[in-house]
Order: sequence, then structure tokens, then C-alpha cells
Amino acid sequence: MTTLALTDGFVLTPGFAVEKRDVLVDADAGDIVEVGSDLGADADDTLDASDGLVIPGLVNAHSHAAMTLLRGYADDKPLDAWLREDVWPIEATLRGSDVRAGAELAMVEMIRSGVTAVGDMYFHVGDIVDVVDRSGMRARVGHGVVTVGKDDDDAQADLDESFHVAEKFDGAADGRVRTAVMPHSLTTVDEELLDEAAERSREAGIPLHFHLNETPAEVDPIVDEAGERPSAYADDRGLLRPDTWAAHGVHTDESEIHLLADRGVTVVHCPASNMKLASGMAPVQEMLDAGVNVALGTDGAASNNDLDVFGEMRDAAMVGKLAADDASAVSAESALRMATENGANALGFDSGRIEPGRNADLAVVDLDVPHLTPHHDLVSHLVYAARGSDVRHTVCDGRVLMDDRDVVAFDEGEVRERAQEAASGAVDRAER
Ligand SMILES: N[C@@H](CCSC[C@H]1O[C@@H](n2cnc3c(=O)[nH]cnc32)[C@H](O)[C@@H]1O)C(=O)O
Ligand SMILES: [Zn+2]
Repeated sequence: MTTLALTDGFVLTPGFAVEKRDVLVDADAGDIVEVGSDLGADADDTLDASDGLVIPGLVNAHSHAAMTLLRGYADDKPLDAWLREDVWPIEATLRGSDVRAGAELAMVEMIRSGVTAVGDMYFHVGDIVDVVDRSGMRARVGHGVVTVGKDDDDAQADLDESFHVAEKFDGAADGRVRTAVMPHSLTTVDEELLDEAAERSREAGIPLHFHLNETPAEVDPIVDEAGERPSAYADDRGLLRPDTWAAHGVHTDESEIHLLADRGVTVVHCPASNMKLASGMAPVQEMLDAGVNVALGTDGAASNNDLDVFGEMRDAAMVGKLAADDASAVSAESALRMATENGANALGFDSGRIEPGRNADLAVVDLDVPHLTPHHDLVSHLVYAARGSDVRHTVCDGRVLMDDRDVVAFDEGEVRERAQEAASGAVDRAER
């Protein structure tokens, strides 16, 4: 066993107490071995966590990582117009090498801000898997299926591709990559193909991920045509299961909240994206009260516009209070739980809590800065005052991905250059 000790820091316990401890990790197995005192002396390697707080690596449960290429390309528009007029036309020009460049930029950005696991829906998934593998991160990935506007053969082929991708890449990167089948949404995939997605994925034991109730335009047509709320429609298709995680859940009524809770579905709250596209406010505190597993996601960088999950925690807490007209709604503790344990549950990873036997997915936040002083309550600081750039070290699966703000796997300058080139090339092709 090769061991790594994170020494001399404070550690966030599963109960969200903060204790002065070392964390000993099995770098081969990728697990946490022990949380205790004086564990550095016998370890093969050490990572200095002094003046730092060791937290579970954050989980970005809904993203389109390669959309970093479109950051700042089209802003200040609502979802439907933004997708149809700007995003989809330029995405149509993206090649595998572009998606790779965008994913590299995303992984560097996420590692720098202490994210160790991401749920990602996109295309050219093989390229994304390759980048995840090299980055050292953990991911649950899938091919997003859109069937509206396609003939039957093309629609079927897109769904088949999602299954092909899910089967081919599951367990890649020494098991750090897991997969799911990902119909884009209930309104962009035809009913029969949603039925097929549900049935085949259930038989094959593959999880499901889709956008749910992001805007009224994703709700009203279903209510009009099927005569029921979208979550009931999804349930009739067999899409609501404990291994389902759905993004957004903004326009979700009380009956749906109880249905989602009952079926064990995770809802990924994406507060920045929901604010920026003016999609609305998800009933987060109501979902938490009903027992829904609520996680956090950035969504793509083109609707956020960064991949900093500290920002999502703060936004979730702030806007959650505003929407509930209650300053006690979406507490710091619940926002932090969403970004750690709940996110890990959503993606099916044994991470999100610092205790022996769990995945050694960790981040060390530098506390030695003005905006995190004084130390009344470090959970409060993580949610209300910290930002991604406060992360000093990132560890995933027992390996150091960022050491003292130096991302190990990538040359950041080269990554930024490749992303800039890919983005410019895509714009040229889209506007030609
Ligand atoms: N196979 C599909 C791609 C689906 S990937 C997932 C899609 O979700 C899109 N997307 C990004 N953010 C959002 C959002 O907030 N709501 C809905 N879709 C989004 C993203 O641009 C991407 O096209 C195709 O060829 O068009
Ligand atoms: Zn999305």
C-alpha cells in the first residue's frame, strides 16, 4: 500500500464538525484509511494542509463540460432562443478535437476549484472520457439524445448511440468513469423513445439523466398533450428511479415533489443557470423537506458562466432564502450537503464524506486569507465566503490532482491555448 497523508489541517467530519486532524489515504486503492492524529510520519507522501480545511471534493452533478468553449459566446437570452439561435448551431460544428479541448479546460477549471466529480451530458463522449482519464477526476458521463426534428432512423440512431456510449465507457479510467443513458429532456425526445430509454436502461442496469421542468416550455406542452404534470409523465414512461438524476426541476409542483421523493430521484439544482436564463427558482427547500435528494450543478459554462461549485453553494443558499422569503431556508449546511454527499449519491460514487473506506476525493481550502477570517463557523465560510480560487490542493481517488495550486496532469497554458483555438474555429465555421 502506498500512502498519502494530508497533514496538520482542519478536517470537515461527516457531521460537519471541524476538527484538527490528519487524513491518511491509500493511494493505490484510492480510499480513505484513517482520520486521526500524527498520521504523517509513516506515510509515503504528505500534502501540507496546515492553515487549511480538508473537505470532501465537491460534486458538480450536472454539466456540459465542453461548453466552456461557448463561455461568453451568447448571453442575456432565455433558454429556448439561446439553444436554438446560438448554442445548437455552433455545437453542430464541434468536432471531437474541439470537445476534447473544451473538456480539458473544464477539468482544469474544476480541479482548480476543488471539484472531484462531475455528471456530464454531451457528445463526442469518447473524447471526454479520455480527458477525464488523464485529469484524474471522477465522472459519470453520457451522450445527450435529441430526437425532435429528426426522422425515425436518425432518432433511433441517437438513442442507440447513448446506449453504445454507456456500455462502452462504463468502468473506464480504472473505474473513475461511470456512465448513464441521457435523453436530453421530456420535450426534446419523443415519447416512444423515452419509453425505450427507460426499459432498455432498466434491463441493462444503466442509470438515467435528463433535464426536467427547466422552463414553462418544458412543462406546458406535456400538461396540454398528456394531461398530466411532466414528472407523472416521466413516471408513466418508467423514467423515475433511484438511479435517475434530473437537472433543474424548476417548475415542479407539490405533487411532483412528492413523486420525485417517493421514487428516490435526485434533482440537481443549478441556481446560476436558472437565474441567468431567467428560467425561474426551483422549490429547493420544499424538495429538501419532502426528502428529495437535491444536488448542485453548474450546468454548462455558457449559462453560468464558470464551473465553480462554491458559487453554486452560495447562489443556492442566497436565492433559496429569497424565494422562500425565509432567511432560514437553504441553510449553509444544506447547501454544503448538496455539493458533497448528495451529489455523490446522485452520481453513484462512494465519496462526499471524509471517513475510512470512502473514496479519497478531497479538497484543501486555504483558510489563511482575509475573506475567511475570523473562524466562527467554517461551514458558513465554505458556503457564504469561500470561492474556488481558495482551494490549494485537490485529491481524487487517492491521487494528487492539484498540488499547491499547480494542476498536475495538464499544462494550463497549453490547455487555454487549445481551447481558444477550438472556440475561434467553431465560431468561424458557425458564422461562415
Ligand atoms: N445529441 C444532441 C446533443 C445533446 S447534448 C446536451 C445538450 O444540452 C444543451 N444544454 C446546455 N445547457 C442546457 C440547459 O440549461 N437546458 C437544456 N439544454 C442545455 C447543450 O447545449 C447540448 O446541446 C445533439 O446533437 O444536439
Ligand atoms: Zn443542462
